Amino acid sequence: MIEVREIGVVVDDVILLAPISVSARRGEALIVRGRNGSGKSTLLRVLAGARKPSTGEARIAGASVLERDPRFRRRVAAMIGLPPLAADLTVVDHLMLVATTWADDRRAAATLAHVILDELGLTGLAERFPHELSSGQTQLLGLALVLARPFEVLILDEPEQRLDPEHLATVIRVLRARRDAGATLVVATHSAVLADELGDRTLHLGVAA
Ligand SMILES: Nc1ncnc2c1ncn2[C@@H]1O[C@H](COP(=O)(O)OP(=O)(O)OP(=O)(O)O)[C@@H](O)[C@H]1O
Repeated sequence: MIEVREIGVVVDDVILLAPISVSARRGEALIVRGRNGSGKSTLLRVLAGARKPSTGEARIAGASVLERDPRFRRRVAAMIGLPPLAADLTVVDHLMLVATTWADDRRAAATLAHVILDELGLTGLAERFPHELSSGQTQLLGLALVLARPFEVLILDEPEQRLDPEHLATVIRVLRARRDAGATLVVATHSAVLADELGDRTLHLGVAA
């Protein structure tokens, strides 16, 4: 599903990502590990089509990750940092905004939104505004939003951020279900627990510069 061939990123002679090659199949979770500054987020941005590599090529389902066609963009979802949130929309409003954008009808979107809120333990917070959430709850909302849209490839940068062990276990369970349903996951993480419990294969990045 994912083919990365000698992808490297250099900006003004600074190496953000030394050239690497890796692949991941359908229904497989690729864990990306490495020290701070080793290029994990940079690699994920390239895979998400958010940064053009200086060298090499990355393809998803045979197409360049830079492809802009909506049918392709439907396949690739990414959470790299927290998404922007609207101050006057509640948690469930945010979920509905994303879900109705992609779903065939409003009823299907509402069902999906509530299933995801339930999976992540956010149902009790559905009517809260963003400023009424803790940092961990905001992280869960970010994850809920990326799960509320379709994807075949899900790219996550340190999804464990801000989460206590119980909520991390919940997130691992939810991600494992997506992987087992056939999604390809690419997850950068500093969490050994997440890497051990979710990963099928691991890419270790060395410090680029
Ligand atoms: N726009 C930029 N210009 C120059 N250097 C950059 C730029 N963005 C990132 N870097 C550098 O690129 C390297 C890789 O950064 P990246 O964010 O990909 O690392 P990371 O492995 O995700 O780190 P962390 O574990 O801290 O999140 C770092 O050394 C960083 O300082």
